[in-house]
Amino acid sequence: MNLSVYFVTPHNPDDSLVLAALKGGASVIQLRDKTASDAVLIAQARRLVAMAEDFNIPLIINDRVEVALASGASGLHMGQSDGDPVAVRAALGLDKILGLSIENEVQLATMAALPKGTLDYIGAGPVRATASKLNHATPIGFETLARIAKAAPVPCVGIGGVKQADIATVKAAGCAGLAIVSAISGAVDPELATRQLVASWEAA
Ligand SMILES: Cc1ncc(COP(=O)(O)OP(=O)(O)O)c(N)n1
Ligand SMILES: Cc1ncsc1CCOP(=O)(O)O
Ligand SMILES: [Mg+2]
Repeated sequence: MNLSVYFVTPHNPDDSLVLAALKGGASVIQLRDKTASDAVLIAQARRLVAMAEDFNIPLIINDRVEVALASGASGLHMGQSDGDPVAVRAALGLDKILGLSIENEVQLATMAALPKGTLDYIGAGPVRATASKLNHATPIGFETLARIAKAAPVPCVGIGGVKQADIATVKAAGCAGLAIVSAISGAVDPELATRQLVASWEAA
């Protein structure tokens, strides 16, 4: 699985924003919307799953297992307060992608003790403070990110305030990629911003 440039949507995203990220070369898309009803999110997820399939890219749902299952999404991203990873894996089935947020090294140790095959990747952060997530945990910085990425039994993406200029640092930290909201969604040209992130990742 290519986690290199992992686009996490802002809330209530236009389909056209996801299309721009796909055209720019994003390797994973996560539909993250805390506000939409399940019904609205399932309808949008179905459209985006079809769109992402045209690019052969996985579309992952944030938080809601039922939405992931009902939409035919490729998987789910869960956080520390989104349930028990073993139970979520059982609900999702073995063929889906499952990612877990890790906010510190204590959580990493707990995660590392899970049965093999429970998780496909972790998202570690926030690396920096960010306005894209309310009440986020204390930022971990790049040194802790590197310790987590190097110790994790599954691939790790860095998330939270990560930008183009951080790509070499994130790659040197041992991450398999970076997960981004605003550096893509807030760009004047999200497709170009994604393309530049992909090019920088490949060059780093
Ligand atoms: C790739 C990735 N990593 C971390 C997160 C954060 O998930 P969580 O801690 O559950 O917070 P919310 O996204 O639900 O606000 C993520 N979404 N994606
Ligand atoms: C969902 C999430 N989880 C930790 S930080 C974050 C938001 C990252 O957004 P941005 O890339 O705009 O800082
Ligand atoms: Mg969550």
